[in-house]
Amino acid sequence: MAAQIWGSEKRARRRREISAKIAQMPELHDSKPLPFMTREEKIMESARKLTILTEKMGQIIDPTDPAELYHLNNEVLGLEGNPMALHGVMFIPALSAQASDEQQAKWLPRALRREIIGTYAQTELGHGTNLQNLETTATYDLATQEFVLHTPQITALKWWPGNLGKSSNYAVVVAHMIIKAKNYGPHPFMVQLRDEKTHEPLPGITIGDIGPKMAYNIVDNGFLGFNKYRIPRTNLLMRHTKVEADGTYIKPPHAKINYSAMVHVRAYMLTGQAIMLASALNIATRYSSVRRQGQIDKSQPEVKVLEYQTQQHRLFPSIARAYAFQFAGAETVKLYEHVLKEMKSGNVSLMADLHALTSGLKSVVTYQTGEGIEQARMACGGHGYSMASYISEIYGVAIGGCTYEGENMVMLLQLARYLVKSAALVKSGQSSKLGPLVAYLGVKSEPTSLIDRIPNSGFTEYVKTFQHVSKRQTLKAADMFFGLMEKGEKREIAWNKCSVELNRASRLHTRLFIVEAFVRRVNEIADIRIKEALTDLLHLHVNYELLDIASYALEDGFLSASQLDYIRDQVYLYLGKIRPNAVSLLDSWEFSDIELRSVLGRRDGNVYENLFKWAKSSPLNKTDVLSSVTQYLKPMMEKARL
Ligand SMILES: CCCCC/C=C\C/C=C\C/C=C\CC/C=C/C(=O)SCCNC(=O)CCNC(=O)[C@H](O)C(C)(C)COP(=O)(O)OP(=O)(O)OC[C@H]1O[C@@H](n2cnc3c(N)ncnc32)[C@H](O)[C@@H]1OP(=O)(O)O
Ligand SMILES: Cc1cc2nc3c(=O)[nH]c(=O)nc-3n(C[C@H](O)[C@H](O)[C@H](O)COP(=O)(O)OP(=O)(O)OC[C@H]3O[C@@H](n4cnc5c(N)ncnc54)[C@H](O)[C@@H]3O)c2cc1C
Repeated sequence: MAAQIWGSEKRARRRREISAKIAQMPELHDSKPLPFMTREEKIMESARKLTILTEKMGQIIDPTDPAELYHLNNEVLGLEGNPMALHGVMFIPALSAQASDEQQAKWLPRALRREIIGTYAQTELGHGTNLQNLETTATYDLATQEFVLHTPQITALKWWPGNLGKSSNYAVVVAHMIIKAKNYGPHPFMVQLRDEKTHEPLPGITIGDIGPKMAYNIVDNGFLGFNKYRIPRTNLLMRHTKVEADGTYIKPPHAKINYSAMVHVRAYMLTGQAIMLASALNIATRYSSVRRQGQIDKSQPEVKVLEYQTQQHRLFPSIARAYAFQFAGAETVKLYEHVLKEMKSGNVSLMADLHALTSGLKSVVTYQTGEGIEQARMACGGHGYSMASYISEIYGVAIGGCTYEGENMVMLLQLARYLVKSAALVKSGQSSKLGPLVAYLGVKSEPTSLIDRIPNSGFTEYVKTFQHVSKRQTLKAADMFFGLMEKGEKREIAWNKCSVELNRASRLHTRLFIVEAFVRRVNEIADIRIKEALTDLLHLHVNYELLDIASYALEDGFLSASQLDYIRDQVYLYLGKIRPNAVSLLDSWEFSDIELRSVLGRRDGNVYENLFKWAKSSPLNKTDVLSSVTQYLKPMMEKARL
């Protein structure tokens, strides 16, 4: 199963080998539980481990393999981030995709050797979503052949970029490029922020940390202002766009090609989210098979809480989602790598499809991951609320994904633009022009679902039902939009008035893609036992998801009330079937105790003893009487007694 999850037997084996090596290297372990550290201590601890890793990485992993790097990162540095998180996630990808060969030769080897630390600085205090209204400017000075970066007002301060505040000395900065008074829109520039020897901010740069966040606090998300700060013309990233010495602008082959670093993260973060969801579920499911509370049959001893159907219903559909996200994420990464290769050689024809797909996926996957992790926390009762479970940190980090790389509603609306264009093709009889991801929009569907009528139909009838609801909602939302315009409404106003319906279409389309990716993967599996276990999970997935969106299929009679009862019964049937495999389905992800950082989720199940040990190690328990008591509470009580 681990081979299915991680892509191949070799990958699964390598992960095990890496975890085993790390287990033998105490210098790479947290020196004490992260929840007991202050933010400064955590940042220091992370930097300590990061530098050891830089020295010893070659002994542990193949540093050129991103999957091995990612695993090493999760084990040693953990999900709260590290001082170089953005360096790998966005700075290097931005340079790789957007810098010319010459620029790459100059900067990439230095970045890869970690001679310099970089980040991606785009969002500002006043604008994150609407890139056209970013306010930082890069004005070309023809006389000196330099760009002058400037922050005209407080809202133009860069705000949020990870590791910008304290760790990075370089950044890819996105600024509006102005040449001879003409604004060419946002473009990426390579900018040195700090002196390479002293790490002091360079003159003209104002920089710092934006303060503590809900989670992810090892990362120093930062602010950055420029006061007429000059950089050479050749620091504009020039793979696709060029500015010649005389100010001549050579436009890129696609208007949005400079957005590729965002698409990179949107594609890669899906499996990251799957991992976080599976981690939280691993903790909750293990704990649920240790925790005994109450009886189902009063004549019997107390049961493991995992025996309760409500507990299974809370956890198992999310286990199915974690697998579904991992499989859909793996497909998306493959597609992304393909499109990136094409883009580098000038073929930009697949960019719109990739953008639409990743926009929908990042929104649905992050939202459902958040839901699943929060349910996992509640499934652990009181102990889930303790930082000893570590679920709250996983939750905080995961839901950051609902916001970063494009706020979810906004990204769903990006997919909706693509769906509406596709609907227009269907309506004008040009269905043959639909891309493969939306081809179903042009296919006539049956009048009713045959879900409970064709035995052994595999998942075909389910897929057809998802296709039906997605198609119907897309055409309905598009009709609403076109109808408003026909009535004379301006395009943007009409769009806003339909946007809830449009986003519903985007979610349904994306959920269909996720179901299909899961079906595709299960169909490929040769090993009978693995196929059987995953088929059960897939049954739960399709039935649970369909129940969740049933209103769309009920309202036009595609599904009947009796079919809904059938689907519900299937959910209960598969909850029971999955129960014996539940812990194994999560243990198969092979998270080590070091990586999980959870007292509740320990592999050995020795929860209570370790919870007590953990509590005793709380800094508050270093003394029996706190100074807050001697200074304030004790005098208060004494005064009251007089
Ligand atoms: C290697 C391992 C990696 C592992 C990673 C795993 C896990 C990650 C873990 C942690 C992550 C750590 C840190 C997170 C770091 C976070 C970083 C950031 O958040 S960076 C900032 C991100 N910001 C955004 O995402 C901003 C969102 N806004 C936008 O994207 C755009 O403004 C928006 C909304 C798309 C609109 O753009 P705009 O230029 O104004 O568009 P127009 O209205 O002019 O045009 C829209 C048309 O453009 C098409 N479009 C838009 N984007 C793209 C694209 N990327 N590709 C192709 N086409 C695009 C769009 O479809 C419209 O086309 P039509 O007009 O409909 O034809
Ligand atoms: C943990 C974290 C890490 C980050 N890291 C980085 C980084 O490394 N580099 C970087 O540059 N940035 C980073 N960001 C910033 C992030 O990319 C932005 O916060 C994000 O893109 C959302 O933009 P915003 O904050 O402007 O939200 P807003 O756009 O202000 O969103 C507020 C509300 O307005 C709604 N809204 C906005 N526009 C529309 C619209 N057109 N239609 C409908 N609704 C709309 C949204 O749906 C939302 O409900 C990070 C953010 C976080 C939380």
